[in-house]
Amino acid sequence: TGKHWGYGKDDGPSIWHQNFPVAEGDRQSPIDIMPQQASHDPNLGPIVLNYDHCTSLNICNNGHSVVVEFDDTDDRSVILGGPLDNPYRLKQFHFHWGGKGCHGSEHTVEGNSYASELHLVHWNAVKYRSFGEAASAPDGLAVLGIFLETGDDHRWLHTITDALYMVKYKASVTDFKGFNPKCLLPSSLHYWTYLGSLTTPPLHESVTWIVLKEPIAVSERQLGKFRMLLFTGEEEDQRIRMENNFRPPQPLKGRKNLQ
Ligand SMILES: NS(=O)(=O)c1c2ccccc2cc2ccccc12
Ligand SMILES: [Zn+2]
Repeated sequence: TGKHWGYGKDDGPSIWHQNFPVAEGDRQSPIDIMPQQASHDPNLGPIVLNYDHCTSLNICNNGHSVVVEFDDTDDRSVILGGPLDNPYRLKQFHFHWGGKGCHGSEHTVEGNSYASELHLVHWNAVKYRSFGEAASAPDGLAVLGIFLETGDDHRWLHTITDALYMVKYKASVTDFKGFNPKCLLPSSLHYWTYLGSLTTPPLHESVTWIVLKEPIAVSERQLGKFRMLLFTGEEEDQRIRMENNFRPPQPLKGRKNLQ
């Protein structure tokens, strides 16, 4: 009996606090990143992505985004280093995007948003026995955020966009094996990091955010394919295009983002 929520006028981010009061908490995400205000922490090392043996399983439309899920039964694909005290296992990645020509990223940089944002979701399997348990612990999750800007075609994104027609409707899922998200990384792993939350209900304040400074380029044509997805299920009369599935930046409430 999960409470209904969405990105529309009547069920969108401005009313989430009614069913999820933590929406007005002290470490909510996303935020507007101000690089000048970010304090440099010399103890912060580079992040390391050990994705070489990662195993993608399927791609699904969960009614809020398109999600690629991974086998997280062992430490075959982990993120470590940077602000993290343990390796965190890759569980899934998904995207947020806008409408035609307008912006769709969740984090912004000095008030500027990007066309889209990719989130790679990881959980702390050293301290917690399941993803669900980690998802509500303050150091349970680590999400790597990558900005997408419009430019040339992305050489490898077609592997994902070619599969989107198979998951057009909410709750549709299809096999999606052999995809390694390393091909979606920019050339630099320089990052900002801060303590935040899920950007979707239940908005648990359990995420260490690691946002890469360098965006990747994707074409308007490739982004357009995400907009053929629907928020609605095959059996519903209404067909609502999946777009603008992003939460706007939330108050910093005294947080410093580090770099
Ligand atoms: N935008 S998000 O990364 O906060 C997010 C999750 C974050 C942590 C754990 C699970 C999450 C599941 C999501 C599902 C759809 C969209 C964002 C999601
Ligand atoms: Zn996300």
